Amino acid sequence: MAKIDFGGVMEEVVTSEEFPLEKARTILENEVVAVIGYGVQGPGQALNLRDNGVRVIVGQREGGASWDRAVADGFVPGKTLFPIEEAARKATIIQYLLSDAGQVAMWPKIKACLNEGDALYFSHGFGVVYKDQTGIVPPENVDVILAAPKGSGRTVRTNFLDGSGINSSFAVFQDFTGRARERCLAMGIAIGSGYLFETTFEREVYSDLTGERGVLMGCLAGVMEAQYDLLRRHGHSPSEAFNETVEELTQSLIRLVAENGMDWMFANTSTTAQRGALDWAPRFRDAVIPVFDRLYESVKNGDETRRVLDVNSAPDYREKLNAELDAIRKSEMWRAGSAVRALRPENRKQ
Ligand SMILES: NC(=O)c1ccc[n+]([C@@H]2O[C@H](COP(=O)([O-])OP(=O)(O)OC[C@H]3O[C@@H](n4cnc5c(N)ncnc54)[C@H](O)[C@@H]3O)[C@@H](O)[C@H]2O)c1
Ligand SMILES: CC(C)(O)[C@@H](O)C(=O)O
Ligand SMILES: [Mg+2]
Ligand SMILES: [Mg+2]
Repeated sequence: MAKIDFGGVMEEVVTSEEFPLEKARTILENEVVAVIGYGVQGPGQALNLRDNGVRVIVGQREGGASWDRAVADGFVPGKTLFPIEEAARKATIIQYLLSDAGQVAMWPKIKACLNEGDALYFSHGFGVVYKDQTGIVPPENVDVILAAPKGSGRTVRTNFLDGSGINSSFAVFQDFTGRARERCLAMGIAIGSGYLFETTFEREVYSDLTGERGVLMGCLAGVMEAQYDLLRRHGHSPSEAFNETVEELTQSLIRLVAENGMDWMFANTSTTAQRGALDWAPRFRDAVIPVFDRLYESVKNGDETRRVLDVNSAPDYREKLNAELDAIRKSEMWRAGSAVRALRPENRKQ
């Protein structure tokens, strides 16, 4: 493993150079990988595995949109696409990529399909770590491994297609065969990871649930809305409020952060902007620390899991979710966003 200095802390990572695809292919050559669930991660990981030469089949509920999408992506019913349990029985590596609530509902059936020496693969620590709520306790005679892409399943695929790669964490929870670690790393590389950093199931789920509720999604959505509303209350137009809150971030400044870090972005703005941002950053940080403390506690004590399972297991969960997303899409802010996006020169040309 390559030793990398992450800001003064040495960590070991596995890169695709050091663990080449050929090595992954050799480790996986006698395996049949079943991707169970063809939602967001399922397609990204399944298509990358297939393109990387791994024997991959898909298990999905018959007849729905996800089944049709797998067919459209070239998986053939009866050959490489099966109902969930049939796929799980055929596989030696079961990639459990149903929604987290779906994993709980299907667990008794999946458990019954596991053969001694199989590997049960997750992209999240959720099911195993919160076992008191999920009931997911793998039998002792299988490997239990994790490769968790740090990004959307869509990006798992688009990064692969553009020749880059997604970063993923990896973890071994249970090593029955003595091969769990090599199977885990081989899968991590074969799904298209650029590098893998080691974690545990517990640390993965705590950090992942915190990140998506925090800066990556929840906090981002919240602070954007707060600033947009503030500007609107003070008489700024929707286009001005949206540009100053979202468009400039996604089209300019966050790209600089991605390229070269926060100091680089600051260095490429005016000294006026730098002064204000340097002064205000600690105020925002201090204001949100108590919220972040509550969030982490809620993750750790299982409250977030309880909420996810309660809401996402309800029969009308899809309708309710769509209504919530629809309300965002129809809000003035995001309708303004749609108009702003349409005005981007590359979109105007179409
Ligand atoms: N979405 C992401 O980009 C992402 C990123 C990293 C990790 N993960 C993890 O990967 C796993 C899969 O997440 P996802 O977002 O791809 O899932 P998803 O919400 O897209 O659902 C995947 C599939 O599960 C099926 N499903 C749901 N409930 C079911 C049930 N009760 N019975 C049978 N099938 C059911 C649906 O048909 C759907 O096609 C989760 O553990 C998630 O936390 C997701
Ligand atoms: C893509 C995310 C937010 O990183 C993932 O954790 C998820 O749950 O979808
Ligand atoms: Mg997540
Ligand atoms: Mg995540």
